[in-house]
Amino acid sequence: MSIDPTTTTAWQALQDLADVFTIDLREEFDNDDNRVADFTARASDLYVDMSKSLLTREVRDALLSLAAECKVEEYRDAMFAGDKINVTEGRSVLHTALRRKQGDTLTVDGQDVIGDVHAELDKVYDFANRVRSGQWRGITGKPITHVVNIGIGGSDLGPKMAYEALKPYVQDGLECRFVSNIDPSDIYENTVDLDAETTLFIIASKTFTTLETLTNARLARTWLLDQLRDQGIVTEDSESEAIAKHFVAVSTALDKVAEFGIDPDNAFGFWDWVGGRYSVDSAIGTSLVVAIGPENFAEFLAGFRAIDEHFANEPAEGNVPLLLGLLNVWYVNFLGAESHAVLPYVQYLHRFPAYMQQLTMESNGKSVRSDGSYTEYDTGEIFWGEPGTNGQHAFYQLIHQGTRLIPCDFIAVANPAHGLKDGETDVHELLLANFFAQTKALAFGKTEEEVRAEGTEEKIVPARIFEGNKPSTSIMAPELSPKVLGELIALYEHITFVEGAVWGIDSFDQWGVELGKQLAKDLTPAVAGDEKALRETDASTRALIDYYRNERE
Ligand SMILES: O=P(O)(O)OC[C@H]1O[C@H](O)[C@H](O)[C@@H](O)[C@@H]1O
Repeated sequence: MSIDPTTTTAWQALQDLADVFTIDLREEFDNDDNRVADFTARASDLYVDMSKSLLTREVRDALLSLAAECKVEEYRDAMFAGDKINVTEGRSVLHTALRRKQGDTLTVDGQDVIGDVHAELDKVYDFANRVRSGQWRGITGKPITHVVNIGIGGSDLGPKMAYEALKPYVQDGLECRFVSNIDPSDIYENTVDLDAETTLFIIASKTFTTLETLTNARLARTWLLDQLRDQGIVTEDSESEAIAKHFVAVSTALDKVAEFGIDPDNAFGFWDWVGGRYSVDSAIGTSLVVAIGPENFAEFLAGFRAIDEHFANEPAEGNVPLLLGLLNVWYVNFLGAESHAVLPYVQYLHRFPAYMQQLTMESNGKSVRSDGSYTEYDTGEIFWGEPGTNGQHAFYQLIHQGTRLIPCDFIAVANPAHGLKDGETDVHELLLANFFAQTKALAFGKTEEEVRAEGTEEKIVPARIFEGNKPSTSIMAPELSPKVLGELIALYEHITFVEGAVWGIDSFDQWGVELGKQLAKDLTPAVAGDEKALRETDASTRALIDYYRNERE
């Protein structure tokens, strides 16, 4: 039975607090010298300032009581131990095992999970070293210069986001590309300028059944063989050799990989206890390992591990993922927030918000609890964002002066990857000044008196007032290293976990993606012109397909 959080004493206490809740962050800062220290915590390399949140100590205490009543810590321990907490799929949830140290032990269903993880990791490392050193060669004996990862969802967003984030660590002469969309323009644009002789495809799919990935994998195979045939390099007899040298796969379904024609020796596995959106640190990250090398990847894993250990062991009062997850619950269920902005002031993190969307929204976009009963409270806020300062010139207007409550996470690092100067000015400092200015403007605003005191024309005074008390959390780290990136990802994984645990939902299934997949399959014949299939569908869909068929040249 999942706990209905609304039946807890803490929920009622929070509701009572929310009913009369007001906060003036200016006053809080003026009257409370300890606010910053008290609402700031560290987790490994991450410095997390929650002082500009809509939090009082009373609310925080009530939130911690809510976590206790909802047994969040027990549930966390069950996850780490490998209990089958993904109840609708009957699976353990063990992405944390992917980053445990060699020599640790964890036995699940009689299997040494950590031993398996390291055996597979060694295979991936060995493969990556061979590609990086030029020992792995294409069919004509040339080393690989381009790696194309074909995958979608968790088999794309994580590796791509991390590759973009860690560009400064990518080996010279190697480039990774990522093809995900079934829109054929995606694979076209990503292969049009490539030389088949020096291109290696990684087909990444947990299930190895995903329509987009298998279609793109077949298109890639055709592209490769056509190019090599046209150049007289490959004949029918040497096709399988070409595939072996230019295709590897990552999957939990190694039998399906073999069916596709990829040599099982060139396949890397993982396990059904790793959810797709939690898989960047499994063999799904193979393209990243090739790009940044095993040593950097090991550092990336160390970052995850540091936050896992913090989440598992830090007492509740200083446990950052726990506090941030609970803070989100406060915003969603008691203050009515519907969305949450993630704003990295690090250009290399430009895909981080997109990655976060799958992590958070596929995990917590649920309206039934694990036992099948309906949630009669909101779950799963909408995560969105863009890097700063770009967003400032686009949507920040709504955050500052709109009618909605949008909690924001600002992320920045002290040391830039490229310390460029504009004359005497360190440009990274301009970036950081913007970060600090935004969180300050959101929290403290600008009063009517202040606007007037600037000599503002009376009729536009209201338009120039900033209410303030717009919440933000600031997350800083020394630099965007592989370790820090691992820490950031693990932080949000566990924030997501905490929210799901309070809401009593299964954050590890994703049944909501199935219906559309099934209908797409059913509609394919109608789109292709099958009259009977067309007649069987609804009037709107039929009209759309008619429009398509009439317009298509
Ligand atoms: O890795 P695959 O099995 O190809 O799945 C790719 C993605 O598609 C599914 O529809 C799920 O929504 C995602 O969680 C998953 O990451």
